[in-house]
Amino acid sequence: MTKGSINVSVENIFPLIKKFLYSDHEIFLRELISNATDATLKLKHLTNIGEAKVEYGNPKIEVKINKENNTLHIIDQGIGMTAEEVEKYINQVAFSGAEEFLNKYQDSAKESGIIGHFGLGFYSAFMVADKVEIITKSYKDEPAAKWTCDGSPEFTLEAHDKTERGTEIILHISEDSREFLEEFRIRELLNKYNKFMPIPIKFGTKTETLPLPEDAAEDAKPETIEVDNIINNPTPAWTKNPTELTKEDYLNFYRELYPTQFEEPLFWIHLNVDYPFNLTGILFFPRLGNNINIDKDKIQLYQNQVYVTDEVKGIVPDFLMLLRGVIDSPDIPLNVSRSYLQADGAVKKISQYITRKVADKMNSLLKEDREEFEKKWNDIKVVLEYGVVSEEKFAEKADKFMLFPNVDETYFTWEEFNEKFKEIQTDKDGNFVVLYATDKNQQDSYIQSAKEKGYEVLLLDSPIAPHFIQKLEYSKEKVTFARVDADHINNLIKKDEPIVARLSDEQKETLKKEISETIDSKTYTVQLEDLSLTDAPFMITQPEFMRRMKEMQQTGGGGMFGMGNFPEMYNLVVNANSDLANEILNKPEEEKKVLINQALDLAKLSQNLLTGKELTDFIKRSFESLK
Ligand SMILES: Nc1ncnc2c1ncn2[C@@H]1O[C@H](COP(=O)(O)OP(=O)(O)OP(=O)(O)O)[C@@H](O)[C@H]1O
Repeated sequence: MTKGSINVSVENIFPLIKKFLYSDHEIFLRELISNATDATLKLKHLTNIGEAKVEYGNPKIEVKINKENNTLHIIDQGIGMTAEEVEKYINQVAFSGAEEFLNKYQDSAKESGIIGHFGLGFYSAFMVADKVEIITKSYKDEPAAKWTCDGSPEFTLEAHDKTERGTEIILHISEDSREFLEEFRIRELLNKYNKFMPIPIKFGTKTETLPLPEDAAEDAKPETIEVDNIINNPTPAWTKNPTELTKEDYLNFYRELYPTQFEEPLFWIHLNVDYPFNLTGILFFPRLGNNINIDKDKIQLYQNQVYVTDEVKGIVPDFLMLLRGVIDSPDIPLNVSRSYLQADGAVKKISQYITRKVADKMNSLLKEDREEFEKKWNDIKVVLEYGVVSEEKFAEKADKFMLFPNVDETYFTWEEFNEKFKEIQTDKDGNFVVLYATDKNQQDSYIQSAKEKGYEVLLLDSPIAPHFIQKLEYSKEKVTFARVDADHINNLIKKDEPIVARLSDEQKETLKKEISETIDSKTYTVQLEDLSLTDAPFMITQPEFMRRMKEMQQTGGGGMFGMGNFPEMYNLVVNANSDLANEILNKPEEEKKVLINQALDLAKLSQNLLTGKELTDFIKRSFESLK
């Protein structure tokens, strides 16, 4: 038996590991299973290249609880260690055997999927155990060894009679970590971290019913057998070649990943790149609707099929955070701070690659099946608009596939829309004015006036539409956007047309003064216009600029500072050519007021602004007038 003291630096490292290294104690199991996986994959590699002359077989990893002894066992059938190797790899903490293996077999081992890097994984066992034993037998023809350590830097190393190849790690679970002796807790951890690891993991057994033979008697009972309960799927969809996968395979994988999601994803993107970084994965576009829950069922990050985290900020561009799925890359540094992560070259490239793939996918969806793409538009537009607003690279590509639906559900690309409406909707100063609505019921009367002129009205109703519009105006020359109710349509797209005025300037001045004095002039600014006889006499509009800035402020940033809290301000457009205007001028004082108030209420009604007591009074008054 050898007794000794683990490398001096350990004395300082141990308490660190216990308390600070991993705030999440539960990750010890992930670390030990990763080691067991590495050991198995190493053996596979060595048998493949002919260096290990042993049968690889169908190795698995077993996790076992022994409640009587308070122990948790992790058993593999991998490469194993000789006593000398235990000395070297286990006793010299922070000297990573994985690193050494990769260096030695640099070229051939790159593809083998080996996980360890940091040389501390094994010691995380001491976060939950008072004492740890390693019983290990190398694939080489050498005796087995047993290493024992009680958490102090002292260890013992002795011979052992284990005959099968592989390693068993025995954790004597400490008093305050007894939860890790509960079956449900271990199952939960295996499910979280190891669900897609590449080597089958056994946790207990389960009963399977055998099918009855064809000639079985009617009352025959089917036989049952006990089989290994394998908790993982060692070949998840993202590790396969996209050409091997059907639509059903992707949907099944989605359900496997998010068992509580019942709605099918809209479409998916299979990621697969090996230069200049390694990354595989599948991203799913969920049907978002209005139910945006960013914290549930997020994108999961894996490294060689080991779950790492679902905090992917910085790796996945912001606008894609609402997507679901998996990315698996060994090239993302994990033990670093978020700001460092964002500055990392490989991570930046990964983020750009994902952005590009999403843009390419949109392009091909539009080209290959426009009808389907249009059907899905409502569910994906928020993500894509956010992409245009936040990622310049995405915005550049997005011009080709962004769709602009009109209020009657006809979809245009930007190019198509230009071709059809640029000429008619260009005002006298050469600006192409794009008219849009955000609510086609509420803004119906304005939409109709625009349509009467032969103009098209788009429906841009997503919560970030104001930001999206702002961005488009900024990046396109001589294009402005105006919501249909931002002003009278004649003012929204000003043309060089002769104006006929029925009232003299003096009469207009009087009318304006009388109306302003009757109404709440803090909220409504009176604006007299010489419109056509068929136009409404009173109309409420809300200037585009103010409204948009306010909305941008309310939906997170942008806009102008402080505008979010501004009170609502409207214009009251009065058609000076209308009969009503004439009548107001000519009625006696008291009747004037009644007319003005009634007309204002009607205008408010058409903008959905008449509510509560005002609405009740209006209805009462209207009934009275019918008597
Ligand atoms: N089950 C095992 N079978 C064979 N060798 C093992 C086993 N567990 C650990 N080792 C050896 O001990 C070394 C140290 O393990 P440790 O988990 O501390 O570091 P690592 O796996 O190299 O890196 P990481 O910190 O990323 O896990 C491993 O590199 C490996 O050589």
